Amino acid sequence: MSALLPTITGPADLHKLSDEQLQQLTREIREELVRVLTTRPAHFASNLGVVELTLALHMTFDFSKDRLIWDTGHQVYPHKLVTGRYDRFHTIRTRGGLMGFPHPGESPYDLFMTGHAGCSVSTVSGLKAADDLMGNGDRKAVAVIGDGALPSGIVFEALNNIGGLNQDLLVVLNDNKMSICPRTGGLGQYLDQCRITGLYQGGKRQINRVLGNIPVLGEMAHSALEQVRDGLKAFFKDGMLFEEMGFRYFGPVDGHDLPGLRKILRDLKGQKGPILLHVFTNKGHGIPEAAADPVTYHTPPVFEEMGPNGTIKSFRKSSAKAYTDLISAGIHAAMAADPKVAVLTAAMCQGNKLEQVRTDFPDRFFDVGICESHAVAFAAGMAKAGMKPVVDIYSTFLQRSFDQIFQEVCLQNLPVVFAMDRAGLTGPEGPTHHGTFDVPYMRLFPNMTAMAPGDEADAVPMLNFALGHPGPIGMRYPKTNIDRVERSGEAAPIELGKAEVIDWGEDGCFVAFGTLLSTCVAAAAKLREEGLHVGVVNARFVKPLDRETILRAVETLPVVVTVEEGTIEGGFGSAVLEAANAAGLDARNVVRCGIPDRFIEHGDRGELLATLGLNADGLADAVRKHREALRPV
Ligand SMILES: Cc1ncc(C[n+]2csc(CCOP(=O)(O)OP(=O)(O)O)c2C)c(N)n1
Ligand SMILES: CC(=O)[C@@H](O)[C@H](O)COP(=O)(O)O
Ligand SMILES: [Mg+2]
Repeated sequence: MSALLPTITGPADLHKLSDEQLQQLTREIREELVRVLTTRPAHFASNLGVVELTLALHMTFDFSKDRLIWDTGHQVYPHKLVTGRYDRFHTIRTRGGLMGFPHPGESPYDLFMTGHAGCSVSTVSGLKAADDLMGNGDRKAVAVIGDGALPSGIVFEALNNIGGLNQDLLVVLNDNKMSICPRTGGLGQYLDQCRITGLYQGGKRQINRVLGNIPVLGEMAHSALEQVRDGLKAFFKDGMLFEEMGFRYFGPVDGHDLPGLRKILRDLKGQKGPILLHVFTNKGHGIPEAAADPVTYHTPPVFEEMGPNGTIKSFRKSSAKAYTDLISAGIHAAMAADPKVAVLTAAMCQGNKLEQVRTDFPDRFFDVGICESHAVAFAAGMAKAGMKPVVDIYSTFLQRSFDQIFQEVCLQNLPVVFAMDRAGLTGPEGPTHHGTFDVPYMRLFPNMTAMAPGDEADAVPMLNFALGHPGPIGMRYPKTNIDRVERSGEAAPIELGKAEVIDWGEDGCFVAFGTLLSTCVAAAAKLREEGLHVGVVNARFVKPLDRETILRAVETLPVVVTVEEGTIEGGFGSAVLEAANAAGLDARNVVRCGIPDRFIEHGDRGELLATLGLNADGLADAVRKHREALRPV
């Protein structure tokens, strides 16, 4: 059979295919997903699970005018493949190539650039409200949200609002019983109860059929039957939660039955009011290895070896240790030593490498789901009651908790530890996931202490320091393998607000906040070859800043280059400038190197750092350029 996928230039082409050809297309889409994974890591199991749903949606609606938002956006690969991006699909998640999430710059079928979970229902509701007001009420509006994203508080804010507005809008709940890890919490249990018995489904169908024949029924009989149906619904908890909020609940339906999906979507398309369609899918559907282990296959490593018929035999192995490994092992050791230490993750147990902690300390491990605001307020409660909670969280997702960091933690001055993983450029994920804004927002609030380890030697001692600290404290570390900077002796112990001088040079100084420390050492080595002795300071703290050491550098050295893997707007370099200004110093010798005030695209982390001048060559150049600018003409 000839390949169909290359012939799909847009959703309209799907209508040219027979049922049999559509089935072939589902297989080809899955093969294409496998092909990508033989070259680079990418989101996999979630995409395998929505192939049929994607086709059914695009064949029912016309999303060149109707509105479609995929929640989170990590499952849009099939959507990309059928909306005219097949020919560029092999570039996905590479610099300059397709993004791994929706991207309005790529296609009019992607309305929002997303990557954070939970906002689809709100944005679709907003789109619908505006379309209605602007005379475009014929546009349909659809949000597709997973069961992992569903518990986010904002989803319920949206459902509540929509129920009140009685908007004509469809929410498709893609229920695969999984977040990245198995989903947690009461809502998941509720969804399980919606897996109704065939008996009830049959009974409901019968009653609906009779109710559909209204003219032949007397009014009392009609109302009695309605009550029976609603009673059954309540007894089986058939979507009652959503019904109570003003939605009409349909399903559950099989999300891999393409003809069935098309039929129900066609039926629902013309209906009025808010509708929730509950769809069951299997995460990893179509690739047995992925379906059997959807956690590993959420974003698996590259497939090294393929078996017969496209089966997956092995992954590319890496023995390198990442900062995440160090910190999760440090958390494990701290929990073993002190029964007051607890850890919280917001649905990132796998990414934070907390599986061993979950196994060994189930009572003190809390996966709160994709509910970052709740996680921080919950940690505040624990700290108030005397525990030592560690909020283990990606920097980018902690943004969701800004107000809880302010009110519940800092305002109360509670000892909550923030282990901020993926701080800095996260690489192929791109702008939604780069952790580049935490330094400004962590140094903002009174009582907060903000740190970053310079290298491996700092990481666990810094975590232990945080656990002994009496107030709110955060440490940021990147998505990269560990490295260790050479020192003349042992690493200096971690002391509040104390930097570590690695080397003091008379021609200038790099002051690094975090893990570009080793890059600074490499840059200093390059300059040394040119006869310049530029020192390196491991700042460790941005708040409180080591004023004594850093201002001595500003006061006495010809150039001080601050280096950070975060935004320079209000970041570490800004803190140095503010301190210099407050001390009455002329700080024109301070050069700030960091991430400029724009969103950084996706790509390999090293490649991105190089383009931003945050590699050894770029940093050495920053020193050279400053010296050049000072040279008398
Ligand atoms: C605010 C936020 N927190 C955490 C994540 C990380 N994350 C991405 S996908 C995902 C699981 C989502 O589960 P679900 O919505 O059910 O989608 P599935 O992968 O099962 O299809 C998580 C936790 C995120 N993207 N956004
Ligand atoms: C979609 C999402 O938010 C996660 O799957 C994220 O992409 C994982 O990133 P890591 O691979 O760094 O854990
Ligand atoms: Mg799910």
